[in-house]
Amino acid sequence: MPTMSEKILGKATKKSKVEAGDIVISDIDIAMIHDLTGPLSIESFKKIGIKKVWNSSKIVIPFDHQVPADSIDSANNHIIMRKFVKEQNIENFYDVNAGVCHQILPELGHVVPGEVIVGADSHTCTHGALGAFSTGIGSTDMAMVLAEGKLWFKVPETNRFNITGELKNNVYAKDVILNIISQVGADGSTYKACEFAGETVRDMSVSDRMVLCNMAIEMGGKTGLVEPDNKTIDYIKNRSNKPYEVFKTDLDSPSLNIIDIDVSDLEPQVACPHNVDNVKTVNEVDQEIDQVFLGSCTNGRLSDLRDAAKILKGKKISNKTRMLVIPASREVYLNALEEGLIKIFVEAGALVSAPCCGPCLGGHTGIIGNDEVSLSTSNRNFKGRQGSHNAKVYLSSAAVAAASAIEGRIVAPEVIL
Ligand SMILES: CC(C)[C@H](C(=O)O)[C@@H](O)C(=O)O
Ligand code: SF4
Repeated sequence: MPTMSEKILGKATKKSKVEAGDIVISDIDIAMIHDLTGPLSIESFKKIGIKKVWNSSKIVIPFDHQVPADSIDSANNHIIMRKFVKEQNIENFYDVNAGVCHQILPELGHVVPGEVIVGADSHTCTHGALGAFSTGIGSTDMAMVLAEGKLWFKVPETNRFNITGELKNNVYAKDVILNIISQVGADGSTYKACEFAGETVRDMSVSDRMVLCNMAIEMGGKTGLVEPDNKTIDYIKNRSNKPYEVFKTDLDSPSLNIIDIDVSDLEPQVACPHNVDNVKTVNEVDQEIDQVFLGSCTNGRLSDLRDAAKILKGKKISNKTRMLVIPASREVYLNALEEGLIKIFVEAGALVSAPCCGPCLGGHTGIIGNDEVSLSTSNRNFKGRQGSHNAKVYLSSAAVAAASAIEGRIVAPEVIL
């Protein structure tokens, strides 16, 4: 009768049965800290007084939020982290040239089904797209994980979104998740495991499933999850040689709440300022834009770059707008180069930057100023998120972002294609 989360946490706690609401102490398979949260975790780890981390091969450290360093403070943070990597012989360290943590962890084979993964970053829920129980934790909790390889959890109940219907042309996983969040609200899945299931999800690529799971936290979710299938196994096949275990949810579980979502009539969506659940169809929005950002751990993957390039090919970005393209990882960047996508972006007038979080959280490249309006393929649009508190951030799919860059205002992809 258990859900996927109950089964995974049962295995990780070596208990025959765990149920939603139980407090358990779980073994951790992978712990991730990055350049922004890592220094705090390291400081707390040192205060505990333990000399060595619990397992130097299960800790993954990517630099992504402020890369290359954009200030003396971030350069100093990088120094703290590199020193820690050396002292502790951390095997999986990715310096400034690798990409966004939530893209490179699965891409480089650190994520397999059935694992318990924690990251000092709220979008760690992304990795549930491969059938892992994966969640964001605070830097001080992470210090205990670095020391002991264990963490306590309250086993969550599950909201299972049963998604059916064929998506129309130019409608993507991003539109699906924005629509779901608008239906349940930004707190509509608080502390729930958010499972994405149904025929629409079955037909989605692993990248698309990552988009859904990435934004589980934007409705308060403890984690996002998709049951592994052949696509999942294909994805990990050439990336990881770790053993894995596939867990699925028993539909008679008492801690399961099934929410049916029909997406056959869904139109391209846009989340409007200043909340992710303030969602309208693109056609309801009449808004000029100063900056378009194509990138982030939500929509900076190869499929997103392809969708945008299809629209931008042979076209020019409006002179009222600037566009930043930031591939989510080096692998995405290389593939985009080989496929000629980068050339299309540069010819259209976009700026292409090296893989990093970019303007997603307003801390690095491409910050927006007073009263400016950004259209972004990332996952958050609260006040000040991409720079000035007086700016506005809209969120959309890569296709809407590309079409809007050409028009200088928010439009549906049909306007261009
Ligand atoms: C910097 C980090 C703590 C943060 C997070 O946890 O999500 C960031 O990645 C974000 O997207 O806001
Ligand atoms: S891309 Fe944005 S949401 Fe993703 S980890 Fe970086 S800052 Fe956070």
